[in-house]
Amino acid sequence: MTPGHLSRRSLLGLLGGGAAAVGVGGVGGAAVARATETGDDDSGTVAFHGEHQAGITTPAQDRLHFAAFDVTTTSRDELVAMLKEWTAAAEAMCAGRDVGEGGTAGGPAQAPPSDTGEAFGLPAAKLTITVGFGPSLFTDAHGKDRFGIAAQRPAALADLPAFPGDALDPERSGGDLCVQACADDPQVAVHAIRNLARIARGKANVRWSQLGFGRTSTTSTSQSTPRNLMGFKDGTNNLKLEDAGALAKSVWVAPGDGPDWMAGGSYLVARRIRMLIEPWDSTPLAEQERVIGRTKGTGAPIGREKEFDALDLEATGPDGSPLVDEKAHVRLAHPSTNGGAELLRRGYSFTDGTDGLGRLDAGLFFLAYQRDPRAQFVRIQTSLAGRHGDALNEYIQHNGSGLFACPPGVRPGGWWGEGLFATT
Ligand SMILES: C=CC1=C(C)c2cc3[nH]c(cc4nc(cc5[nH]c(cc1n2)c(C)c5CCC(=O)O)C(CCC(=O)O)=C4C)c(C)c3C=C
Ligand SMILES: [Fe+2]
Repeated sequence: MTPGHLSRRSLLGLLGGGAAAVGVGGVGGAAVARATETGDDDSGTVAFHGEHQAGITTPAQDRLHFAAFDVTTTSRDELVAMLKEWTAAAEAMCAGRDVGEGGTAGGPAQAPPSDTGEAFGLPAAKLTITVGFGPSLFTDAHGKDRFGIAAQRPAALADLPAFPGDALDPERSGGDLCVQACADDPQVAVHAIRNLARIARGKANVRWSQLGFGRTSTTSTSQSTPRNLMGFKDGTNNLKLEDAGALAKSVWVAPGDGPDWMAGGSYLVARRIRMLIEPWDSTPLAEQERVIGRTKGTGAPIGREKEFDALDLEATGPDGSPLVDEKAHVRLAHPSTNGGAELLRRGYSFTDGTDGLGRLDAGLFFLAYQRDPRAQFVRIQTSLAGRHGDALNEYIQHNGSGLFACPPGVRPGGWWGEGLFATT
């Protein structure tokens, strides 16, 4: 095995064992696929290449660093070159290798290292890096075709409408590009975004970003359901990677759905949803359960015993009133209330300190993948939003938002956006 094929951790072992003489100039060289057929292996790597991008149905890792970028270059060639460089760097980082030829400490002493170094010695930690293109990459605010790709903008990538109750901060919304980095180690996720931002310098700037912890969803039946910051199990009735039929119906863009370059891709809706933690913490248990429509302890639907017992929205109590309240979150978000619409939720909790008035700035960074946001997120959020909608609205506030078209997976030797830019 050549040094270029070594992961950060095995290389550190070699160096520590007095093997520094192997030289590290080749670290971060050609990609080595170390994945099994499941896309996941016991060395902590998730396959970078594949039909779909990793980080969508991949069992949700523990940590998130999400960033939205504004593209500052007006040169299509520079943008394409950056996307190629991003792809090579991401491929290396997801395999647990340093970015670039010299990596952390193997390059010339006179130049900045090609990798920032804080993940040197750490395993890949199941890192996945998922990229998306925002509506504003295709056309600017005046409708101008920025990079000759306006005709390739999918109809499904229509700007999200304003929903009643939205309090969106423009500085936490939008973006020409997004990168979702997920890993089981926060330092690995942060390292990924930092190195991509570094590569982007002069071509794109981070517009806004969000750190997340404690995944608030399961995307596989192999995972147990976590709890969100309201203390409720979150992700029980989520789509799961084991249900290929449901993914084909509701997550993956099919050929013929829109422009060819999006086939096999998915649309991502990101919403920063602040929880009004202090009022919530003063709310009686029965009221909290009425608001969500599930019991807090087991996560079972109200009136049932176990978490995965079916949610029966017709069931009534002894007094004839519905067991699951008319305004309960799970009723209004349920497919039967929304023409069958479903989402693959993949969100994370966040806490960003306090707001200056002693209140926690904490909540749910909601991430959801879908085949068509117009028929899915917009449909469901229309049911939930506003004073007359979801009972949960008294305790939450949406203050950031983004919509991105995530292209299909990258083939070996390919790059993010190849289908979009190479065909136009
Ligand atoms: C527009 C989509 C959704 C937003 C926004 C949203 C915000 C949000 N949700 C919770 C907590 C829970 N959500 C649960 C279920 C659930 N939520 C959505 C959609 C949105 N949630 C769906 C489609 C579902 C599934 C409904 C069903 O089919 O039963 C649950 C119950 C457990 C579960 O099934 O996951 C909880 C708890 C919060 C706190 C929140 C905003 C901060
Ligand atoms: Fe929800």
